[in-house]
Amino acid sequence: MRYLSDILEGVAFTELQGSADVEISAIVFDSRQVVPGSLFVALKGTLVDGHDYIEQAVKDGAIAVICEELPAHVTGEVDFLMVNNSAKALGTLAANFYENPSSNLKLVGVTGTNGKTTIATLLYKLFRDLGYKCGLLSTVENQVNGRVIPSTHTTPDPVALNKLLADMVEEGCDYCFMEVSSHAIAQYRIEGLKFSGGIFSNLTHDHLDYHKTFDSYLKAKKTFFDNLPKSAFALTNADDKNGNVMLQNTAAHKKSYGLKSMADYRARIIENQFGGLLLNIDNEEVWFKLVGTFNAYNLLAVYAAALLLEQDRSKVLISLSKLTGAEGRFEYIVAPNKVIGIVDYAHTPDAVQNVLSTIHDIRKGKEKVITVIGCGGDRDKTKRPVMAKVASEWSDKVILTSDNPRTEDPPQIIKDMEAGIDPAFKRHCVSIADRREAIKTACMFAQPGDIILLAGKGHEKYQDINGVKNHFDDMEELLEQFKLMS
Ligand SMILES: CC(=O)N[C@H]1[C@@H](OP(=O)(O)OP(=O)(O)OC[C@H]2O[C@@H](n3ccc(=O)[nH]c3=O)[C@H](O)[C@@H]2O)O[C@H](CO)[C@@H](O)[C@@H]1O[C@H](C)C(=O)N[C@@H](C)C(=O)N[C@H](CCC(=O)O)C(=O)O
Ligand SMILES: Nc1ncnc2c1ncn2[C@@H]1O[C@H](COP(=O)(O)OP(=O)(O)OP(=O)(O)O)[C@@H](O)[C@H]1O
Ligand SMILES: N[C@H](CCC[C@H](N)C(=O)O)C(=O)O
Ligand SMILES: [Mg+2]
Repeated sequence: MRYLSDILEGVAFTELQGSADVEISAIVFDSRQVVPGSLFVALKGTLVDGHDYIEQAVKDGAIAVICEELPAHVTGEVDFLMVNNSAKALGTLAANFYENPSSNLKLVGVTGTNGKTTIATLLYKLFRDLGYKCGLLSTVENQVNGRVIPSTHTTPDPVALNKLLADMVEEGCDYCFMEVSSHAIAQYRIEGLKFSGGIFSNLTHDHLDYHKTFDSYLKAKKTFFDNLPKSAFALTNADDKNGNVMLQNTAAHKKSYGLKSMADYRARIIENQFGGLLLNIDNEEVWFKLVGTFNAYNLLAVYAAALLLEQDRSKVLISLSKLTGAEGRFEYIVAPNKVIGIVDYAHTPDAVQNVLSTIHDIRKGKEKVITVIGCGGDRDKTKRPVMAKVASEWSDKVILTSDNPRTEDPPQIIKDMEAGIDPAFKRHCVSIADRREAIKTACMFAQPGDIILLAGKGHEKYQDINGVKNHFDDMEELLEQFKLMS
């Protein structure tokens, strides 16, 4: 139990009604989660305004409220704290409530359009292998030194986030590696956290439904670096067009990595094949298990961050060379008849292009590439035609299908995708809304040696249709079909 007055440090409030001398049992920002003794934080959302639920929250037992506007009438003895930005206040309050766990860990955040999960997961695996106790916050799962806690978001809400960090401190963790999504930055989910380092992977098209323009998407990512403390490192991708922009206004220690440009940490690809990558990394040749140019960037970012965290260079390289990537990222299996199936989480135009160009680079001859791909419903519509265009131009056959239609009509999402395909490539594209049927068809088309790419769902174990998450697993489907091939 904490007193409201104990958790106000750093909260810029404009008015306090009450004494703040009340015991808080929990911090809640959804009235439906209120328990007696809660502090209710009213947030203005994209669908509704949390301020409209203050009265309900108080009825259900909230004893203090943080808000931007006072409600017209509320009955009951409640403390009110007025702030200019409730979401920002929530971050600080949550950190204070859990006794600022990020100050008792070395916390490293990874941001960028693609590669966050891969980089954060590799860092987590690497530092555990080097003998440290660690935590991980990622799209696939959260982990407290080996204990798995399912994740609901790429970056959890501030209360869940600080609770997880507090669990890590309790377990004696030295490090936490976390993904920092652009939504999380814009919604102040990371407010009040103390970072030891920040890593930027790349910036390409995604989430324009939420950020509206590429420029405001870029600004959201940059804010993360703008707010890093002087004691932290800020590591950027020198080969990305916006890599240097990210570090323009940071107080942190600036460092860079790159395969092409001048950078503090450099690598060169010597071999890139299904078996893995041979890199010349800071003048040493090392084989890694991960595949593809994009993973050369991820590995280099991890290597650089580990050195910035003062780890021994050769121990880092030995350990990194043994590691596999994150679940559902370029995972492949081979059928008895030698058809290769790859499950990958590519869900942006750039990721689709990267994964397909990697397949082209590493295939041995003229094996055909068959891509099964869909686009998420209730998400950025403008990436749909571009993803389909890229898939059609880089594959011998494309099956357009569904990927979490959510509340949208699957055939309509597919139509949005079809609109991006050049007439010259239409011939080798078919549309099958049922993802299971689409995968089955791809397997029927495939000849020995051909490569099937199932894009977009990666580790996901569901298909979200109208708010219901029906069990669906691309790898499971592929294994099922491959059993039938001989
Ligand atoms: C677009 C978006 O980010 N939405 C998030 C946002 O919801 P919202 O603003 O729409 O909330 P709202 O429904 O309008 O409600 C406003 C407020 O009123 C409250 N409320 C609402 C109803 C009620 O009865 N009582 C009540 O108190 C709500 O709890 C909320 O505090 O705030 C909610 C609470 O924090 C989040 O759960 C929700 O995430 C939704 C589920 C989501 O899908 N987010 C995705 C897009 C997301 O965040 N993705 C990123 C990264 C993706 C990537 O990896 O590339 C992530 O970090 O996972
Ligand atoms: N460094 C990279 N550059 C470009 N594409 C990448 C990179 N790393 C991975 N990818 C591609 O992007 C997909 C998603 O990778 P990953 O899950 O690591 O990214 P993420 O940033 O965590 O995505 P999300 O925004 O969904 O959390 C991979 O399956 C792969 O196709
Ligand atoms: N974290 C990303 C993942 C998208 C994955 C894809 N399977 C989809 O549902 O669109 C998002 O929420 O935009
Ligand atoms: Mg991720």
